[in-house]
Amino acid sequence: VQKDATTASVISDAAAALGLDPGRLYVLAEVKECGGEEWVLEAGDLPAQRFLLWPRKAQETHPRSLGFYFLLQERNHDGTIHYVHLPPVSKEQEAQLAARGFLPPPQDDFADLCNLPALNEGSILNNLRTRFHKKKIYTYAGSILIAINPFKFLPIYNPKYVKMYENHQLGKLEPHIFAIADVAYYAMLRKRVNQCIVISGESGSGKTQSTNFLIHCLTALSQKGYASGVERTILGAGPVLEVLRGERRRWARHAEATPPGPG
Ligand SMILES: Nc1ncnc2c1ncn2[C@@H]1O[C@H](COP(=O)(O)OP(=O)(O)OP(=O)(O)O)[C@@H](O)[C@H]1O
Repeated sequence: VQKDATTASVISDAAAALGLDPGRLYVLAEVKECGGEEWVLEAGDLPAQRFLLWPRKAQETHPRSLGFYFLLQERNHDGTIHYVHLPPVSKEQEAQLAARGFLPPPQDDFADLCNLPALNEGSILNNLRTRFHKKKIYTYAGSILIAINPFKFLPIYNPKYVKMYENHQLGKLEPHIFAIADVAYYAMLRKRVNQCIVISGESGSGKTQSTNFLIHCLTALSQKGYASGVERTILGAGPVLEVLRGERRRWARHAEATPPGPG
């Protein structure tokens, strides 16, 4: 591409070289960051001059994985993007394309269910199972945290983890119960409004344990855990709540078993 070649001439040269139908509308877009926005060039823009503004490394090697490339796109005649439906590729072709940087590397588990390529019961359960087998018991569904009871101790609750998740945007790090505690704690400080974390699950799923982890993290964040014994006091209320819950359950069972009397 010559220094003074306009976008229009680059498009027509590229279309001719690639044997594209000259009757169709093409645009040239500049991508400056991996996954970044595509900037559609005007017909009179000079692509070579834009290229000179890229970082030196991008000018020399411009691996697609780093971003910084031009994209020739076919458009519909009204200017909207023309989507081409490619034939499905085999697993092998997919791996080859990923190795060459044309496709993102295949991912076998997703930290957020919202990112699943296909969303259905099977794919959700599969994803949770795959993660569970990798000792990743937490998964997000947007801002909701799903926890699967590992029924064994995992070394992911020490103070290092409290620090790691402190004041972090949800979703930036691997899903964790401390991330939820942290979001609630900082939202409370920022908005000066009480926060509420709803924990739901069937019996034995780990609600009490999750509550304990939340309290542990919250007291550590407020740095009052040791000084005032807050954590001990709150956790000490747990058995009382358990007794009350047990009573309530017994009462509900009794109510179910007793046929309603007259009136
Ligand atoms: N994240 C976890 N890591 C290790 N063990 C866990 C975890 N979550 C739960 N457990 C274990 O699973 C068992 C049941 O958990 P827990 O008592 O919290 O369930 P629950 O949902 O409160 O049950 P219930 O509704 O019957 O009171 C406990 O022995 C607990 O130690």
